[in-house]
Amino acid sequence: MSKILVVDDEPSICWGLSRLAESLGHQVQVASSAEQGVTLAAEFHPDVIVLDVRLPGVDGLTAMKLFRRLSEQTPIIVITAFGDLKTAVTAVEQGAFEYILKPFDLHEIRTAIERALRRTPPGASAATIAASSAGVEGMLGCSPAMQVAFKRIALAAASEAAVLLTGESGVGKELAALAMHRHSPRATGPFVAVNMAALSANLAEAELFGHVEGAFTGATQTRRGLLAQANGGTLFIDEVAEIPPSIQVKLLRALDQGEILPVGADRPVKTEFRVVSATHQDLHQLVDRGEFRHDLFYRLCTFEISLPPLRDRPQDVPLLANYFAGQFGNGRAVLAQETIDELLRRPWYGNVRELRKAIEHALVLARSGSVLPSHLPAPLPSFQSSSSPKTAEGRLNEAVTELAQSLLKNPELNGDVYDRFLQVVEKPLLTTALSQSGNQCAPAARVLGLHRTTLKRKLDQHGIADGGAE
Ligand SMILES: Nc1ncnc2c1ncn2[C@@H]1O[C@H](COP(=O)(O)OP(=O)(O)OP(=O)(O)O)[C@@H](O)[C@H]1O
Repeated sequence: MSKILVVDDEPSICWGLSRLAESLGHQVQVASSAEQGVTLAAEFHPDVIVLDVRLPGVDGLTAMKLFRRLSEQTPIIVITAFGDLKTAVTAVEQGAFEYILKPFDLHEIRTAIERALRRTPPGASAATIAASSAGVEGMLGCSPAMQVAFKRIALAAASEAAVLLTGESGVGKELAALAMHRHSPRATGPFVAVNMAALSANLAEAELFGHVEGAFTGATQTRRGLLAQANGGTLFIDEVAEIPPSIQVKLLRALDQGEILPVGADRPVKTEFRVVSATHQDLHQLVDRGEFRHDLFYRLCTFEISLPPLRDRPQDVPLLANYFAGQFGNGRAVLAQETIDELLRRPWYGNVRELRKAIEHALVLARSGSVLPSHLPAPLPSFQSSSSPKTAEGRLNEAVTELAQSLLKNPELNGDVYDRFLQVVEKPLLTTALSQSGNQCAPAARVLGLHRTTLKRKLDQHGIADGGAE
């Protein structure tokens, strides 16, 4: 029997967790504030602490330090309904064993408690990293999908894993890479960013690996490449799918061996960095088609973080719009409710970058006071031409029409077309939502707007396995 301390000011959570822990044969104590929890912990010596973040009086993240003073090793499972990037990063920095978003399902918390109890050696918890002086300002999001992304960013920051950030242009991939660097143990080292789409194949080699004087026409002096400049820090490779094949081989060698050969040099140079890359393309598909080396892909993608398009997280639109209005208007401009309504109607094909520019544009016109819909620029087109749709939505439209035509033509499906249609389109939706939510049912259900039990039933129907906790 183990001892579990639950610290939460919501009686229903305390009750549910107590029943769960007791059903697993553990002894439970509950506290409704951090102060009470610390007093109890001093006498009760819990094996695991389940700690809410938002508490009356001392908040949970501050209380982690007090619990740590009592016992360095006791795993702390942090639970929160208010997951932003700062909370996630702080929880990981303070050595939280697990970080779980409310509402959670009992399976998720049960798995976390069982894992925490199995953990014996010190250091098996999420890595404790030195607190970074840099802030986590600037990356905002209150949607469930962004809270999941923040958690993954915080976990990845504390590790040395090669991270692949995926998502459409303007969703914040570079911002996420920078946040990861600033909160990594390499924060005091350099953050070097390179956009592969901006480099021609000729330039790419010299830019990345450097060159010696006289290596080619115009190489009037020896120059360190970006990989050498990233030594001790983080290399961010944006538009990674654009790396030319000849450079892919050289990059793989550099990552594997920790050294590079500058153009024209006869001796390699040592460099050691953590690599974070980003793409808006489907890199898995490029690997399948043989257009991107699979060995390099595996080297670059130990951990994938997908940032959702802004149109799939409307909750973030008012938050971001007000933030940008504050930034560009120096606090003198206010977005009218009609403007927020208009922003919520737009598809934001250019994502947060487009929203930021739209607010900047509106503030130039409005100057100060109320920002009205008429101050906004026209929305960006979806880049979809009628002859060749390029967006996912455009391609989907075509595919759905084709599928509908074929189902409607099939006499055997008479009266069943709707169900069959849903069966076909539901599965990829559920699979994608689940994988983007770290294979966890609760956050996937939240993003989809389904009840957890409904989602579980649908997953069973489609034979899709959810992985429980991460
Ligand atoms: N969550 C966010 N909170 C605040 N600002 C954001 C957020 N996401 C993106 N931005 C802002 O939107 C702009 C675009 O972000 P960023 O360059 O990181 O996107 P990206 O996905 O790397 O785009 P691309 O693929 O085109 O390089 C930046 O000005 C960034 O600061």
